[in-house]
Amino acid sequence: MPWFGMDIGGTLCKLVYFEPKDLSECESSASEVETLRNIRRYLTKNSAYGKTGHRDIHLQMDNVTVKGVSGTLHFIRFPTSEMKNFLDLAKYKGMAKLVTTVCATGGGAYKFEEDFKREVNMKLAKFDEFDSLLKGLQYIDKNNPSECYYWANPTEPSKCFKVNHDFSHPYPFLIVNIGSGVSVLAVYSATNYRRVSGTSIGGGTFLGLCCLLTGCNTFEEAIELAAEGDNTHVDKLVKDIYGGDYQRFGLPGDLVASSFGQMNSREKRSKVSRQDLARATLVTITNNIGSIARMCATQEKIDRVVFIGNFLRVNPIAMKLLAYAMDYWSKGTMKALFLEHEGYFGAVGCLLQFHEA
Ligand SMILES: Nc1ncnc2c1ncn2[C@@H]1O[C@H](COP(=O)(O)OP(=O)(O)O)[C@@H](O)[C@H]1O
Ligand SMILES: CC(C)(COP(=O)(O)O)[C@@H](O)C(=O)NCCC(=O)O
Repeated sequence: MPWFGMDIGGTLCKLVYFEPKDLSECESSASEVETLRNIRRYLTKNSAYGKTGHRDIHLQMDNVTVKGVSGTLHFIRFPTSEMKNFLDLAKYKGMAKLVTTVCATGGGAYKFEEDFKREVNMKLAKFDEFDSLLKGLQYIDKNNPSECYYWANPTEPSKCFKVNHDFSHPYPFLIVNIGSGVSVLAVYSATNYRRVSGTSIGGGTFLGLCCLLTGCNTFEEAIELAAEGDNTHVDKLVKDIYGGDYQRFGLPGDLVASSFGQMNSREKRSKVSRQDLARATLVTITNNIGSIARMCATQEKIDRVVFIGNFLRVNPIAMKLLAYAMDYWSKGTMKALFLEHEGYFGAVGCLLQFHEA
């Protein structure tokens, strides 16, 4: 121990488990090895834990090395609101009997520190969430040749596809982390970065507004609704105002002029569907994040913008919108990049930092 890294965010807790090929290589006490074997069996034989825990098997990384030990990285997530149940389960699985430390980052590493100590006798080794994020990102990109990609032809659904991107010489780049809220970091080297901006209008806002407007209950449901909706029934477009393009300032008629701008009309409201409202919410939040990202990139004179965070999970609509918006509004000078392990970099990074210390 500890082979766990946790990123306890505002919405989701991301748990990364490093499974050494040979457990006995890393542990001294026989009883510890036995408990760890049981925990390993439970984690690696299942892909769902209770009603809300999931292992993202498609993201699993085999044959990686942490502190000279080779093994497999497993990626698990559950809602942060389920932390009490997680601690109960950890206690039930014998974690409280191990004198141990777990690496943790994210706001919850501070918020739940006392609960870990009291419930499972675990000490949290806390690491900053952005240091961890960058550390994890560099490690995962180095170990996964197909980690980084961009979307080619984002506006033409039939011609739109993912293209692998070589991110081995990344600096400088901008990170836009879309979690519950959004943080924007300008990264100049492996250790030199600044948090240049942020917005409270993020993934949590999308989910919260979608639940309010459509009565849906999960992120997956919100995304499914959005995929079937049409935001132009909800938003006011430039052509709804100008009758066509606003040519003088290069604003195309199909551009959203006013998000939700049609919803002041009782008649329009009566015709709009849940799907349309979900789509308009997704487009509103995504475009706003895209604008902030572009302004930050311009300010910092950076042309590569990497979008991460679980808002992008199962969310190709948002990724393609961001890809299109970055390209269109920067006249092709800025590129939107994406990473396969979206929301897991912080959890991996805190584990790595612990083993470096
Ligand atoms: N299964 C899910 N449950 C809740 N939110 C999800 C889920 N999958 C994706 N999301 C989206 O991801 C956001 C959280 O992203 P994440 O990067 O984990 O941030 P945080 O660290 O703040 O929890 C949510 O606000 C929501 O938009
Ligand atoms: C406070 C946070 C760093 C927490 O990270 P998260 O759990 O949202 O990933 C983030 O929500 C954030 O940067 N919010 C935006 C705050 C602002 O700049 O307005």
